[in-house]
Amino acid sequence: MGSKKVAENFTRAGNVNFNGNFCPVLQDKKFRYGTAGFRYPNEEMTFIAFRIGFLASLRARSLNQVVGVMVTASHNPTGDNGVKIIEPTGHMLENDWEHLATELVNANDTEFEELASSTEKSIMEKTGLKTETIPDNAKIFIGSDTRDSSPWLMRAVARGAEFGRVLKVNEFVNFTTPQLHYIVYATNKPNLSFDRLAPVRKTTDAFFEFIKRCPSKQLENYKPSLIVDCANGVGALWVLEYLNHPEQKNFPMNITLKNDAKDAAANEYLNRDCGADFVKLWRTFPRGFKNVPSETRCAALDGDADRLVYFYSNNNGVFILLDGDQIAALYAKFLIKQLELLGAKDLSIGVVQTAYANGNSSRYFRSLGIEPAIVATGVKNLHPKSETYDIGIYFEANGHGTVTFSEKFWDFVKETPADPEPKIMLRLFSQIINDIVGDGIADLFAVEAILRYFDWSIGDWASKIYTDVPSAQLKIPFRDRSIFQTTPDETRLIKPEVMQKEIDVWVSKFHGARAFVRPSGTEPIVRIYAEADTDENALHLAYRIAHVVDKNYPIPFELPEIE
Ligand SMILES: CC(=O)N[C@H]1[C@@H](OP(=O)(O)O)O[C@H](CO)[C@@H](O)[C@@H]1O
Ligand SMILES: [Mg+2]
Repeated sequence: MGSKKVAENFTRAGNVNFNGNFCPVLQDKKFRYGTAGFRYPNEEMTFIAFRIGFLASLRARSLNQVVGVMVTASHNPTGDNGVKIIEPTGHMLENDWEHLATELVNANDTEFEELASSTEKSIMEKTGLKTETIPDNAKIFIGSDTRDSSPWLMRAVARGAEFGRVLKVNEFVNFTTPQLHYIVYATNKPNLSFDRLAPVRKTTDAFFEFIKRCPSKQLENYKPSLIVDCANGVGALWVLEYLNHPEQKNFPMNITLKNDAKDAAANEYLNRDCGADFVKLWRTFPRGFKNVPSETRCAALDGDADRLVYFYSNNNGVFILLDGDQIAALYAKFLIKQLELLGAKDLSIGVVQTAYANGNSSRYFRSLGIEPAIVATGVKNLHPKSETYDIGIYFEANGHGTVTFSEKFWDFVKETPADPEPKIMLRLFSQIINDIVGDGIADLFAVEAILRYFDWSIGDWASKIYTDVPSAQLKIPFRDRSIFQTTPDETRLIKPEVMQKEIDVWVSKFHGARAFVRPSGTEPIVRIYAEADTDENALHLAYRIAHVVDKNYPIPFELPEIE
């Protein structure tokens, strides 16, 4: 192995902490490449980052391409951090490699040396290359958002890559997760010129062209201004950059940022009582929104800006959330309309959701003649399913999603003389969004474009598509999540069997209800989701299920008593 190149203060296992002090690889803890890579308290992350850097270098060498590693813990509290590998296509890491990652990270200090060496040998053998080969295009792009633990972890990733013999490393500090995905994709694509601003330009060039062509010239309901909660994360550095465009003076968009700390306070307040996850979970305004007038369009990103939700309070003072399901529905309405106008019957259109999708959103898609596919939580599961359609719309209810397009679609929208207007609008829409991965900021511009196209206020959007069936979500701290096993769509527990039986009994006592328990892949918690006929009943049912968990595996805090 390339041990000589490893910086002195990193052992081969990568077990050094922030200050350069020795920090042993935790032997008594099992780590898992979860829903979105490894995500743990940042002081546990150094050796993981090192080993992931190593694995990413093997991936890059075996494919002779650029591979990305993003350092982020997204919507998690500031004390956490994480790493995930981005494939040369810009997509999530392949399943087999996730297993390799888990194996490498769980090896102890002595095992790691041996395992790293045998892994390198077998991977290179499979690709038909000599073990030491380092192909020219093998490179690692390391990205990070604004967490203050990130610079150190980026170094650990770089050292890991060096250990895996890849010395070509580019750093993208203060980038959003989706931007790094796009940059990795674009760099690997022959004939696609790219620079650090490529994701921004792609979105805004198409956005301004789209709004120039919108059918309603006299806007009655849509107002081109909104307030964006940046979760005190990396989005605060980027949103206004997207408006830095020559057409902004002709078609001004007025965006006010909130929770946009960029200094030390950013880390202290990152995702704290703000951001897309907070708004979705608590269905309430984030901090700093007290004096916002009713009917004002507001949106929230999460810490690494890959999620987006909208919200407002209506004239009766009721808080209304427009989450990922509502964004998917808005996209579907627009896309179907363009296909209808074009009479393009042979392009398939599909929707992919998870068990957390609001029941009424799935019913809405059925009313459009689309049976939504339900897959397990995590973009890594939604994205590939979405790619089975010519136009695949996928969203997690929490606001993470995008639209994917097939080769047939790209052929269809290819520019030709005298293109009909709906074809141009389809083409522009496909350029506004980041079709490589869900992107909070690109989705924000896509939503704004469509609202303008229909000349809708946020109230129109909330009332003209569907309204949510009441739902509630709870997070329960849980140490050993491995005792839970769910069905592939995650709506039922296979283990512990007895718990599913008790859940069924409670669900049957509520009207129009459903509920499930699922272990989180990103936090040491289990999640409870419930739907029922009223908000109160949904919450009541969720707490009932929490009591079921507590009865079987006592929860370390008091649950509210329920009648
Ligand atoms: C219910 C929920 O919102 N789960 C989130 C959350 O995963 P969990 O495995 O549920 O912790 O974080 C993932 C990564 O951001 C995201 O993809 C997913 O949707
Ligand atoms: Mg995120």
